[in-house]
Amino acid sequence: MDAWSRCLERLEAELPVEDVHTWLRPLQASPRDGALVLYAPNAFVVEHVRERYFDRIGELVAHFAGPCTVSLEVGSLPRRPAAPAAPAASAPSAGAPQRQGAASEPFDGNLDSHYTFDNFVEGRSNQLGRAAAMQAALKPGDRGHNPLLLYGGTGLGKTHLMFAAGNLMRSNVPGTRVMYLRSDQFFSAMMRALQEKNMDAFKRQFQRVDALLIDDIQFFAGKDRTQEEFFHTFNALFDSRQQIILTCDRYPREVEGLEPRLKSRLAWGLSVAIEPPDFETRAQIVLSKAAERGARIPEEVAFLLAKKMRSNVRDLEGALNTLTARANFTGKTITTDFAQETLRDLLRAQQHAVSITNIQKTVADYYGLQVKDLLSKRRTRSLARPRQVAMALTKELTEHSLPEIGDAFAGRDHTTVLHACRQIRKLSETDGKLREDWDKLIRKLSE
Ligand SMILES: Nc1ncnc2c1ncn2[C@@H]1O[C@H](COP(=O)(O)OP(=O)(O)OP(=O)(O)O)[C@@H](O)[C@H]1O
Repeated sequence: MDAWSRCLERLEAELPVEDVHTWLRPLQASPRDGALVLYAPNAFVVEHVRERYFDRIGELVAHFAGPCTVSLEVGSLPRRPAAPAAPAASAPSAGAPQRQGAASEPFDGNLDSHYTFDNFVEGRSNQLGRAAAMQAALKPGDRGHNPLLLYGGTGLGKTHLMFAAGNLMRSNVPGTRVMYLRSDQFFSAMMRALQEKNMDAFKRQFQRVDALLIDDIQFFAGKDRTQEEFFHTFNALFDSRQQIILTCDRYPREVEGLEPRLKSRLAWGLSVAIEPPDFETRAQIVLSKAAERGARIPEEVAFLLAKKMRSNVRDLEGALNTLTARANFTGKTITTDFAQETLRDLLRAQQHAVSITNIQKTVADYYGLQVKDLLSKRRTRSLARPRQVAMALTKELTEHSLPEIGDAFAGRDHTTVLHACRQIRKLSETDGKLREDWDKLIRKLSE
């Protein structure tokens, strides 16, 4: 057991369990330049831990690890488990993420059992991805979805779905060997094997799996040797009908530095985009995550978070964590006022991120227009639709009222803005291209 785990164990014995759960368990420890760095999810936690527990942590770390500087900062380790036990893999370090499994059990330890289809909230943005992951889990190796590639922006649930598929495979057929690796872990295990001249054993471990899950393959870009090894691994698995599930932060053809032959292999199976969730899905995710944590969150608060935090579910979850931690700590009930107050800076930052001018410029660029075209009185269809999209986006992404939005669009009446919002909403139910434009623009504006 590493020094930080021992330290936590001791603190658990000394402090109320709630305190440890809320403030200390979320810290992630990693050695750096001879010091132990504790990463906290946000500044609020840093402040609280520093004030209350830091001295005691210092004493305990010194006790278990000998003299050592401990520092505390906002940040995080890679969220997922360390590389499985490649023959050349080393034992877990003190900095390994909490969810790490036993290094000697590559097929048991590296899949996070928490993430399932049951706790994945379905919405328009991820419906296809969810269905595809479910199919891959129910019929692994089937050519229609092998490989399955889930792609899309950060924090949108790709890894969650990947874990869910792996977990379902294992619960359906106990003993199924599912191996999950982040791409950088594949890379490091391969480098170690190369250094130790152990490539045969490196390759052999993949032959024994029923399904291989590789996360964030954009990381392979520009790494020729890794791509070559992955390419061979891929072919061997594919030929023997083992299921491959991959994620990427964009459509692989758009990733520069990925070899054409690999791109073409990836296109053999099924590729599905995961888009940012819409408002209703975001609100549902907040409620569902709160229920998982046993926290009582009124719907208005879920709506507030969903309205303000649009681009990334991980950030949404971070805001919820801050809120529940603060409520636990202060003993206060979570109300809209409490949420506004606690998350004031965060919400303001989100707010500032999008201005009307920014939206107008982004929409104009997207459709190859000038902002002055959007503001003009001309009503040709090629201008009217982008203009309506821009108005509807402004309503969705800012706090401005309909009259204010009308003013910003060259003094139009608020009923025109309302009509635009309704029109876009209605059309996006049936018009796939418009829906795609909308999702892309939301993503651009939320970056
Ligand atoms: N639809 C959803 N329902 C429930 N939880 C979700 C949903 N979408 C995302 N999440 C949660 O958001 C967090 C981030 O998701 P995940 O790590 O799967 O994102 P990702 O798309 O793999 O991001 P990255 O590309 O940065 O690795 C996880 O805690 C996940 O459970």
